[in-house]
Amino acid sequence: CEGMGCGVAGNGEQGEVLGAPRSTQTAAHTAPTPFWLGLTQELRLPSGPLANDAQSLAQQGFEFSRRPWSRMDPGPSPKPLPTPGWESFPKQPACRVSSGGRRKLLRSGALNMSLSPPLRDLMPRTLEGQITMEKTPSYFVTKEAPARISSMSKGTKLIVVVRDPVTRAISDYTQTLSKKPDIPTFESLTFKNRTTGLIDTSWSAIQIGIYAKHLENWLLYFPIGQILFVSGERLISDPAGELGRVQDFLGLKRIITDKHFYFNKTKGFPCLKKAEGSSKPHCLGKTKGRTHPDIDQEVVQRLRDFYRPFNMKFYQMTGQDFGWD
Ligand SMILES: Nc1ncnc2c1ncn2[C@@H]1O[C@H](COP(=O)(O)OS(=O)(=O)O)[C@@H](OP(=O)(O)O)[C@H]1O
Repeated sequence: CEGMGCGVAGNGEQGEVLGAPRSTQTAAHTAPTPFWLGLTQELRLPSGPLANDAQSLAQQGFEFSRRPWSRMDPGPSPKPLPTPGWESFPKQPACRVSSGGRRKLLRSGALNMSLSPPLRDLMPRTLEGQITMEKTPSYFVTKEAPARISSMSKGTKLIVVVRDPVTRAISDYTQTLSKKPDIPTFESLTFKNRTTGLIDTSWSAIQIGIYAKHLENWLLYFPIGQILFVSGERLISDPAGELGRVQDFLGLKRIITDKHFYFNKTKGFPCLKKAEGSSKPHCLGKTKGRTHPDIDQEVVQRLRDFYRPFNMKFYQMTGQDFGWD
């Protein structure tokens, strides 16, 4: 998340997928608040962004971004909710902590959460007729996140984008490498002891991909039916199909379909035929879809073997075979 601030959801009554025509966006029925989790990216914050004040989040590398809210302007029809009281959740202010301008095929939004007043002041109000979505990849692996989000709103819908953990680790490494070209090789970071083949599970690039382990933590607080697992691979091979599942999950009419995408040969990925608010095509930026370095195939194989039992467990838990083996 690629799928990918803090954030949620509007009023929990009606929602829209940002980027599609507003008039056709409202959900037909009451939809719990969604919470977008992307999991194809590195863990940027060891302690997760669920800190309780703006300063602490900023110190951890999060930006507070006001500008992106323009994407979430409701237009003339939806009315802002009255300024909410602190106790009146779910109508408390939403917050957004940008994780660096990341975006995916769905636009991200904000999460209503219990936060201290300084951060609350930075947040936009939740508006009627919107589902506000938020995407922070690190939440999925942040121990405290499930309890905190559950105590905020048990009905929060969770969306997790997962991809082959081996490719995910390499992608993660590639991203770090682009910022810090001097880091050790992927191969050397992978092992605690290369001779014995002992994997270094404390390396976040490896650790994040043990999805079954992280999911166990969420299942203590959320029923599995409240979590949608989006395949990162299918998001590339069949973006409309995968987003169809997302729209269904959120109780939205299927607005985004095949006709919204084309395959861009230069980029090597699907792109939008028309960007939001524009008539021009739009692909994700240069930081998405980077060429990965060549990794020693023995190391790749060792990682495949390492992840296999965790993947199997994850398939069992989710009832979906992601086809990573
Ligand atoms: N349409 C489209 N265009 C470009 N890239 C796409 C697309 N769909 C999925 N992907 C894959 O998304 C990967 C990057 O996701 P991130 O996790 O970095 O994104 S984010 O953090 O959620 O914003 C990125 O991983 P890398 O290839 O390693 O860069 C892509 O493989």
